[in-house]
Amino acid sequence: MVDNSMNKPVYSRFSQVKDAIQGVEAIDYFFAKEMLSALTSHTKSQTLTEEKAESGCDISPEISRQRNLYHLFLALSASLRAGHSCLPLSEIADQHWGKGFVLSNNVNQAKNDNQQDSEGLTQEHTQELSHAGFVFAPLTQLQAMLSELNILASDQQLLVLQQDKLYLRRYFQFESDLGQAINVRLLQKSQYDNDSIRQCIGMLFPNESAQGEAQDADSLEIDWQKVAVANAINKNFSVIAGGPGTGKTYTVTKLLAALVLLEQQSLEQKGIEQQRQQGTPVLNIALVAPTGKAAQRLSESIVNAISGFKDLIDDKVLAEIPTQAQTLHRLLGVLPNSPNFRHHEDNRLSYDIVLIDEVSMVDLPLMTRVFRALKDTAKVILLGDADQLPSVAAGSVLADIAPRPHGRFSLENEEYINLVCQLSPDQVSGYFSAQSQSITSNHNAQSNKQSTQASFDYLTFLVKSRRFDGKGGIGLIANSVIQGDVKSSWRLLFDSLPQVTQEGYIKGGYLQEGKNQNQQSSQLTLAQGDLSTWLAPLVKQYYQPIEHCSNVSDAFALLSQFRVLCATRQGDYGVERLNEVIKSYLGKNNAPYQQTLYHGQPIMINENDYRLGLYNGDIGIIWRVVDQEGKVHLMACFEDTSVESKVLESTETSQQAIRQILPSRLPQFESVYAMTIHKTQGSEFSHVAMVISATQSEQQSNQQSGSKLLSRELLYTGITRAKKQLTIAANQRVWQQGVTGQVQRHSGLDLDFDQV
Ligand SMILES: Nc1ncnc2c1ncn2[C@@H]1O[C@H](COP(=O)(O)OP(=O)(O)OP(=O)(O)O)[C@@H](O)[C@H]1O
Repeated sequence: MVDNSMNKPVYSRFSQVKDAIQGVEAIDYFFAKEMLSALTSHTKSQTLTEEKAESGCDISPEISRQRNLYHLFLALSASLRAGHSCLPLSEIADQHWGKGFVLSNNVNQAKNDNQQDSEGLTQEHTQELSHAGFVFAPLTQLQAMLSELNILASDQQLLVLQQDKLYLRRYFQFESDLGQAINVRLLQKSQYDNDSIRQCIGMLFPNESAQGEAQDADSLEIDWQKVAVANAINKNFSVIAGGPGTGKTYTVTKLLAALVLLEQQSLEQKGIEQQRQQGTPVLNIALVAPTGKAAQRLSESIVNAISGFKDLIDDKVLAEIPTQAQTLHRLLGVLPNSPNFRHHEDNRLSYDIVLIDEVSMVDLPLMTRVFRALKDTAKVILLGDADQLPSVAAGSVLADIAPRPHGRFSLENEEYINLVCQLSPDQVSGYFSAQSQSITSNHNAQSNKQSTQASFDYLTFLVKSRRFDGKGGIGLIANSVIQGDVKSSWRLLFDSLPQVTQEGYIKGGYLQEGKNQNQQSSQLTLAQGDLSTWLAPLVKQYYQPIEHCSNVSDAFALLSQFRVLCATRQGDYGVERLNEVIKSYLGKNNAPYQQTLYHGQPIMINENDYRLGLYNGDIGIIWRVVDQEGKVHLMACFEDTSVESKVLESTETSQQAIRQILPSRLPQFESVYAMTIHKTQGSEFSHVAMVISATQSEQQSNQQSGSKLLSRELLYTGITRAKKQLTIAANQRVWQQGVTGQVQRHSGLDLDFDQV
């Protein structure tokens, strides 16, 4: 119960808040308490004494004000935890915050429920604290209360109110620094002339219809890979966005080749090419990704792309493209036991070009730190899939800068693209006009005000997947999920049941080849019924052979074939239980809930250990190793591409170096037969089994608590981790809940879209 004492504006114990308001954590409670006392202690309370409490309740205006402020701070803290960078006051003004919904949940459905809830209560027009929660004051009053605090007055203050968005100063600073660093680059002009660029593009895309995207009817014959290269060459900031396998890495490798070639030509023209020391690259290029796994995949894709361009591009150019990607943390230089990095605004990196892959995973603070550490002239190229889940920590940088639908190019940029890509004058403009017409006529389209009004010259979307041809089940279901199409996505899934009885349950046979009638269901399988029916055969096929591999590199190769992905950690279908279930199928759960290690056990690190160079999300395998004295030890083995790592094993099947670490030295870890969808971002597997089921009681309790964990972005991210086979365990109700949910993150990243 809430403290109803009239002279106490806030709760006196965390348990009281928890009882009254949904989704609040202890950290929010303490944050709000501290903020209130820090910010109101030196504010004149008399200013509000004339004000009437709108509720007509017998509480003083000052107490009402403090309660509003207290709940604002509570909501701000909850918002940051949910990944928003700020709290828009319009989202909470006049709203009831109570037990029935989670105010700052970042899944959009919550807002609708929230509005419904609020209607009844705002009619009562009470600002009183009650056992049902709290009703915030109207927007103008909230703004007035915050202005009273003079929070904008000093750089020392912890809060910032920007328009109607309330920020912690730290996050405001991150957002404005990032916006400024991007805007500086948007204004920088290309140093290469259009003629040289046109020749270069002609060389890289010699046969449009055979090489590019010309066959794609949806893109009106435009080769968007070619446009992406042309578009990024003359800008110091660019984003190439696209779904899985749309050729982002393939395209960016051509882009890097183009930049190297143009730079070589430019040096030759200036007569200084000969003076260049042998081995010194013309451009200092960094390839970066947010996780070790993503960096490894980027390196592999670049190597593949380069080897495919041998006949097209001069060796002298290809030799200058780096093939070794690093993590963002390594780029910035981790300082042991410090939250800061070695490189920052006062100790900048010397790179001329920085390419960052998998940008959807990069949070606002880290992205800002990268820009702060770069020289102002460094060219930044971002790659990613804006439909995926946003970063775990605050911000939604990629979704903010690459919103769908694509806004159009400025006329100046269109002319430039037409010229250097040798397109007819109406090709690009025709495409954008057709797109905007289909957006206006499609009421379901997620209309983004910003994207329909501004020019997005720095942004190119790749639209055609090279991995999924659009007819295969994985590609189809990924598309229908991200479009929020419950009916067709469920039909695709339901049609993939191998054998169905009248009750809708399978009769088994998940892994039998040739059971399915068409191509889409041969990629896709709906798993319903008992776990042992469908999961046990998959465990037998993929996980059981791991411990029998002749070396740990082969074991890693096998482990990367398959993964069970869950929406949650807890619950009957959460990571923790499924890991135990899988161990029991493997006969390894003799001592459940104990950290008993065994040969062939896959593990995932759950916290960063900078000293050991192990990071949250790193995957290892416990492996039996014989030492020089012939003694057998269990060691934790990790794949590592870094030069500093100690190479302990290298086989012909994999060039990967393997690091061995004593299990007793490991930071917190757990088994990783099953992992959350969040943690798989940046990784891919041949076969994915995605479990988004929930028991009936879990569904009920989720509904009661207003938990909206499932979203189309979560499902899409899980689906697109699968390269060849996708098994989905779901029932219709949970599926519907997921496909209709949409992640929403509040932020205020401000780019000068029309300044290019
Ligand atoms: N224009 C093209 N012509 C021929 N092959 C292509 C073309 N574009 C891409 N590919 C091939 O398609 C595959 C996927 O390309 P790529 O790895 O660049 O996609 P991506 O968007 O980076 O994928 P991911 O989602 O894994 O990051 C690669 O094998 C690549 O060689």
